[in-house]
Amino acid sequence: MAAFKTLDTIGNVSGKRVLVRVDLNVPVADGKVTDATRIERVAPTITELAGKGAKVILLAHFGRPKDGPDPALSLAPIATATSQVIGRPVGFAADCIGKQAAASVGAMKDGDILLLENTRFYKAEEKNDPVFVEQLAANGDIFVNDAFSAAHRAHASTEGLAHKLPAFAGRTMQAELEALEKGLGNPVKPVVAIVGGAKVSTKIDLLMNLVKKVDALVIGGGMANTFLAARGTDVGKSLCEHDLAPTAKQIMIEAAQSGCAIILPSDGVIAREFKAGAANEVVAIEAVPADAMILDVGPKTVASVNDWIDRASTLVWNGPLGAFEIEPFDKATVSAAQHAAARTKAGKLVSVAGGGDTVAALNHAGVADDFTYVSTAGGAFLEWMEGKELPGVEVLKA
Ligand SMILES: Nc1ncnc2c1ncn2[C@@H]1O[C@H](COP(=O)(O)OP(=O)(O)O)[C@@H](O)[C@H]1O
Ligand SMILES: O=C(OP(=O)(O)O)[C@H](O)COP(=O)(O)O
Repeated sequence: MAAFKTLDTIGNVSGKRVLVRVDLNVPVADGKVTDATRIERVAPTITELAGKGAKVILLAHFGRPKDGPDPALSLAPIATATSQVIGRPVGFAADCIGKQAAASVGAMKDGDILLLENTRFYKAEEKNDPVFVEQLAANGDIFVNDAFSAAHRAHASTEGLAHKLPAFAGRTMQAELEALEKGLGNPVKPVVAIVGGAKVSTKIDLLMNLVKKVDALVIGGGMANTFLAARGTDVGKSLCEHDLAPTAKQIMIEAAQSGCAIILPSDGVIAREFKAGAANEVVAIEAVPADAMILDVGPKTVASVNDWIDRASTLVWNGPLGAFEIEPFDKATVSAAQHAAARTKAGKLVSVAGGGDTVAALNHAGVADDFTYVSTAGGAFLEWMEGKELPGVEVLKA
């Protein structure tokens, strides 16, 4: 981390307005945060700056709003959750730029903490629009980026601001990069990756390079369905991005050329409703009915996944194997997580897992503390693993 500007070199922040980019894109159910890991990880940066008398102004996104402000994706409830984690008040401004933001920032006292509304309520955020960067920068004197898990995005609040204001890496950004370098900088082979989850379109391209770096790629969750469909297996009503079949095919060709084994589910747990306790059954993957969804990988697949974990010296994992939030579709994820944790505890495996929902899944399985390292990042972690430069990190280099 010597090449990065960290909080150690930030100087006197007392009375300064410090814009802190955090990742508060946390799992929420029925309006409640179900896993606060990302909030807990950024807490040290927030309390350190506030403790030094800074006015700490938090910038964050939540979900992927399509057309401007969406009340369902407001950060207001997350301000309350952040306050509970930090143990001190966190104010909230209903806009991240303009008069409302300026008025809330103007009313802050030294040491106060304020969360601004979802930056993605403006399309200009994702476009890294210079005018929007100026509008954000108007409320700050210094920029601190503590959102490693959003550092693969070249957005206004993750990249643009760092060009506009004196910029520093927060404590979590620093810790994530150090821990990933330590755990995976020179991974012991065989390296096995497990990739699952639901963000198929934003993660599938990463797999093209990942197959060149790992010895085996186990694909589960929603991601697997796109690969299954690409090879001609009918996945019924499962989450599947059929238009990405050519990409999936290309990845399988690339993997064969690179000597990377691709492991797809051989069976699945199917249901007709996406809800806890939905009637379900295990079927061979070739026998998914047209009106059913695969919500978890089946027991034969779990045995195979655990076997690949046994063969690995290093495990890299992003994305749950099934819809783990709704029982009983958590079984495969829990089994694989517990298996990897036991191998890690026995000193036989270096296990690094990451992603907002993956962390929640490991917590649900009760094994997050038994992994070698758990990153808050999913996509960013995979891109780091690929060897890609992350825009939000590059811009912090001294
Ligand atoms: N077979 C499946 N069908 C539908 N959703 C799934 C399936 N498998 C996993 N998921 C969903 O994937 C989501 C997590 O995906 P993702 O956001 O890519 O992971 P992370 O946040 O760890 O990077 C979870 O909400 C989970 O319910
Ligand atoms: O949750 C996140 O990433 P992850 O699902 O890869 O862990 C980050 O907040 C980035 O969100 P994005 O993938 O909508 O840009």
